[in-house]
Amino acid sequence: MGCKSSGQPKQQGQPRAARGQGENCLADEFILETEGLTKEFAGFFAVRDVALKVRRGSIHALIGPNGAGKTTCFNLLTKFLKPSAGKILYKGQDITAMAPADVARLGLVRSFQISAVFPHLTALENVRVALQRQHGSSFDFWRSKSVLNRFNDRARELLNDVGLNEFANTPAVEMPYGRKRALEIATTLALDPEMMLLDEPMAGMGHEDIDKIAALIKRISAKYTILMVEHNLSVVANLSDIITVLTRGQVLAQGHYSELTKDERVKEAYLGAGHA
Ligand SMILES: Nc1ncnc2c1ncn2[C@@H]1O[C@H](COP(=O)(O)OP(=O)(O)OP(=O)(O)O)[C@@H](O)[C@H]1O
Repeated sequence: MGCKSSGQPKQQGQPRAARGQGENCLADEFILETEGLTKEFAGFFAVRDVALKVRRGSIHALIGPNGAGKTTCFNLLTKFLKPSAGKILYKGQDITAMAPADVARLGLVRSFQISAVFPHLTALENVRVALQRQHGSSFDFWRSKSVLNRFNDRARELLNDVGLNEFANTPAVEMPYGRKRALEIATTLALDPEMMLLDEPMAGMGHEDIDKIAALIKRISAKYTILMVEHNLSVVANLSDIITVLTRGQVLAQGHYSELTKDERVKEAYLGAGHA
């Protein structure tokens, strides 16, 4: 710990492997860490003493039976909740007391909820608005169409990255559910993250959409570190490099899916909670 990030400006689209080369410290290996992370609600510990280490460049999943503390932990990491105790370090920097917007500016970005996508704007317009916000432009885009057009090329690139070319001119409200989630990811990528936090990216999807979004997450993981909370264990098995299992607010086990399926404590936690 205590290892500072390189201090170099982040370059958009630069592959992670090229960042921080030559530096050999913990913050380079682990982009996000928590120490003793704890959230207490009136005497009940929803998250207790969690030490998480997310390796730069990995897809890291947070799983656990119902009530294990996944959402609470996610909300602590995204700064939607304040921890009762413990620290959150991003690239070696203590971000525990920082506001969500400041954390996002450092490159740690939570995927938007679908409701944050403007339903009557097209896919292209939605990504343009996200780019505009990222670049600090004012929000009166209806008066500065020519300014916004500058973002068109980048917006098209991002739509291409998430496989939404053909939906560029489709209003979000008319897009199929799975494609809306892809749009949500594109608007998140517009914020130029280094690390993305995804809250149940497959929630409410059918098989076909799950396959598409899984392929998309795999593709974007070439450039970004990803931490996701996900209930669908076959998705977690196929996508994750490493998995942390929470039960009763604490880390029960951590490892690759193949290791965890052999872990009696993990089996018992899931069976005990009716997740056979
Ligand atoms: N605001 C709150 N006040 C009191 N208790 C809470 C609060 N938020 C969560 N809890 C409790 O903390 C525990 C963990 O909840 P959390 O939602 O983080 O679990 P989870 O693993 O995300 O569960 P699920 O898979 O069911 O979404 C649960 O027992 C829940 O009832």
